[in-house]
Amino acid sequence: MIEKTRYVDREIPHISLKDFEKRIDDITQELRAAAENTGFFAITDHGISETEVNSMFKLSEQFFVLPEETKATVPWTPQNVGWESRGQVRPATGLADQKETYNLQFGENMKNTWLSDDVLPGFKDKSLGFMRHVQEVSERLMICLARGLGFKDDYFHQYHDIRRPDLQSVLRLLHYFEVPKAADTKPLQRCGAHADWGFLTLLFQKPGQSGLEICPEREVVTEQGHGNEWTKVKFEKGMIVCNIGDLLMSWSDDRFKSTLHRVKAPSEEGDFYDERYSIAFFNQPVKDAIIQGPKKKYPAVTGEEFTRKAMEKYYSALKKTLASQKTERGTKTKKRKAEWGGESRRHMPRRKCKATSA
Ligand SMILES: O=C(O)CCC(=O)C(=O)O
Ligand SMILES: [Fe+2]
Repeated sequence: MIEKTRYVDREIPHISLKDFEKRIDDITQELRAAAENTGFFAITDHGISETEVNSMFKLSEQFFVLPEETKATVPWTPQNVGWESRGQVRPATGLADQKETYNLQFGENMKNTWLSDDVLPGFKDKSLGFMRHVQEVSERLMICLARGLGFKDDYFHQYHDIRRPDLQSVLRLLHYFEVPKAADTKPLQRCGAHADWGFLTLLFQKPGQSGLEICPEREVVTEQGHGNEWTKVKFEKGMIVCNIGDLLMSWSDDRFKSTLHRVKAPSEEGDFYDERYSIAFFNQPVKDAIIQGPKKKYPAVTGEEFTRKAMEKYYSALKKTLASQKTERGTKTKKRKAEWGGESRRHMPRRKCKATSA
């Protein structure tokens, strides 16, 4: 028997960015309260049109529908760019998420990882256009979050500067596989419970494709804290769901909460079993950013160190999985050199994408 999820109602505030300059004080207050409580909030009137979001989703679908061999020409690398499929094992579950993702960045890490224009014409330009727009919205939120902590307006922005080639922010396209409705088997995890490790995440979802749930019980960033009472994030057209990441939690001396969340393995009445798409923009700092809160609760770390530690914690399993896929099933797809801990990568993983495989 599968245990029933325990649900509780929690408020996930909706914050309008309308007339941003005029209303900045009110918006700052609302954002600060949301960051200090659930750590999750939805923004509206942000200036990214529905048409723009829909065309990015369309592009994402066009990518994921490509043959595995083609997607494997832009494989995931430890710079946190590229495509992977069922490779991410969450420490909370020990199981691979039932999804595939393609991570994109603005700068130098993407050198070998942009999909060729021959495959999907305009993919790079269209993605970058969307990313720049999400960056602009993020920058407005950064001003409010800086004010909320008593920093000067450009304090966070200076460390998330799009002009810097080492900016580590990521736009992640996500495609969750369809989950079969099997009565008594434990359903496979879509995206296991985790907290985001970056600064601030902006998440685009599709109406009707539910599954995102939160469990806000973390007091300090050094502890995982895993309660078992969940709250569904109800998505409405036009909103962007935002959440604080671990980086901002430590940068605020634990004042702003980085909340545990998951995309539930569908198993109960009303759950969404079909394939699911989402797009997440993870704001991550430049490498030489100095991260320390106003009260200096935690030792200062650089953006580079912070990312390295997070990659070790959250992605060591992915590295191992991809390395073993490479040895076991490596096929000679397209010769291309990419950094993989110093190795040249010629053999790309080739995996079957059946939704039911464990
Ligand atoms: O797909 C979603 O709705 C959430 C994804 C997520 O939490 C993540 O990629 O960190
Ligand atoms: Fe997340």
